Amino acid sequence: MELSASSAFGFSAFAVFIFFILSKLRTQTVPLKLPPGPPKLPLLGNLHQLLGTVIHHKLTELGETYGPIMHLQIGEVPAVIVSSPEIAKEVTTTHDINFARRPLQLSGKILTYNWTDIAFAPYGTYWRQLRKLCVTEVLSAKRVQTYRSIREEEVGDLVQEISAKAGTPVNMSAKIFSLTYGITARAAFGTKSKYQEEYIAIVMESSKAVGLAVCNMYPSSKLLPLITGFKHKLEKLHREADKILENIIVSHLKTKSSSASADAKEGLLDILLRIQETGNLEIPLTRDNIKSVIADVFTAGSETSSTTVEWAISEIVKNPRVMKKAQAEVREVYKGKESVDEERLDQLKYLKLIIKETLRLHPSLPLLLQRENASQCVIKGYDIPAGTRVMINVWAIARNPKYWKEPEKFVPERFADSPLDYIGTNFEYLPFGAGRRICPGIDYAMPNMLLPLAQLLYHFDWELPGGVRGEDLDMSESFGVTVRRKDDLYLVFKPHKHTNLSN
Ligand code: HEM
Repeated sequence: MELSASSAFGFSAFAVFIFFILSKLRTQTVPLKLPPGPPKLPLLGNLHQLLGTVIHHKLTELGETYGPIMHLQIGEVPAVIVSSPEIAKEVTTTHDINFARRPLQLSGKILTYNWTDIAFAPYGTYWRQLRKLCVTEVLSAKRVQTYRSIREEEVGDLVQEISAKAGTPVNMSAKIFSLTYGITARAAFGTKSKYQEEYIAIVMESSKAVGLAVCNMYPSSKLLPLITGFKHKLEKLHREADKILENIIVSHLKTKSSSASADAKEGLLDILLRIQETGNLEIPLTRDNIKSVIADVFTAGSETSSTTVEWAISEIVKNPRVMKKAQAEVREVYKGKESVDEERLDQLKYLKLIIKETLRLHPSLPLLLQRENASQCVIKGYDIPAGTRVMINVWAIARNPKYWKEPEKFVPERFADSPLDYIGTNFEYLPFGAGRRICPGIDYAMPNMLLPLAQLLYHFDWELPGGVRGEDLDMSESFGVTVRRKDDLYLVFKPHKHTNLSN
């Protein structure tokens, strides 16, 4: 017996040893089958092919050679670029949980209080709690309704301002960005804050600073962010933003306790402070958590919506047929009204098609937000090692003639009588993403985009300055956090004959 016990032990140890050796051999001898991709240079990988380009264009071009699932090495970072609806579906549905992580980049660490916002928080309990809170409390359709008067006032002010400049060129890009950020600031802080302009300027500068930052592509290097000044710059911007948010919160708490503001509207900040105090949360919300959510609403929310309106205006000017049809609709729906309010916004069917078509041709996040897989998996027969960054090129998919008729043309009618929607179930059209990390701000974004367009179409006839024809408008893109027009859009507005904007 004794002998057989010790031999059983010896046999088990031998078996474990053999298993260990075999598994070692297996990992060494069976190479991973990575997706195809362009040749890589030492140290740079494929980074040199992306620098100085409009990245989603370059990735589309490379995808035409290497296919709809393509492997790149961007600096130190292994990346997979997806550019077909079938594979986008695999990533965001079949393998959704595995790809629900975001890469933990230095820029996110500094700007989002150690990745404690919604957009960059690691997938897990904290993110789930925050996301649920946002969907049910902060960005719900019902809550968005409560900001109606803010939107109507701010857009009304813009119309007045433009009518005072009738006949002279107006920088519409600047106006739209300042309008959207202004609405968000009032929705966030309840009332106008004396710090808000300063805060908006910092958010915009931070967005510009990030883009495809080279430092994010060499995560192991502690030196690179220091010698390039990247870390210093982001830390400075973060310190300034944090100071402003802290001041806003402190003065907010002070005025809230005074009776003078008892009837003030509940803004995003109030909601978050209330939940912090009374919400039954699994993980308590800290002051920094609240600040990072507010920052998200500004960056993830305002930048994207403004960009979309800027492109919608550009496409409308470029396509006089679309402009006439949209003007006819809004002028009919609001016939006899002094101005456009949100009461009948839902009846503007054609304008909604314009927004859909704009989001197809100009998704503000053409590669969505990067995801990363927690564990190795196989997609379309290719191995995707854990920790690969996945970018879904929704820009390329939405311009592919395989899925769209005359894809380069701006034809809002293509969405009429079509079940195609942007809610993450039609994988040839994903301007808001899909799966667990789909954008939670769709309901918040829509009236912010529809109302200014409707007002401007109702009150004015639009032209390009200097007699330039719409069809000659340059539509070049620039790539930052979002894809904006390369050059600001200037327009001349002529008040429409029914308009009375004297008061
Ligand atoms: C036209 C307007 C907008 C567009 C095109 C847009 C697009 C997107 C996209 C593509 C994503 C990434 C989805 C993915 O990874 O699959 C995203 C995420 C996000 N968006 Fe939006 N967005 C818009 C407006 C807004 C607004 C108004 C808000 C808030 C007020 C917002 C808040 C967020 C947040 C918090 C995330 C991160 C979600 C997560 O990681 O769980 N977005 N958005």
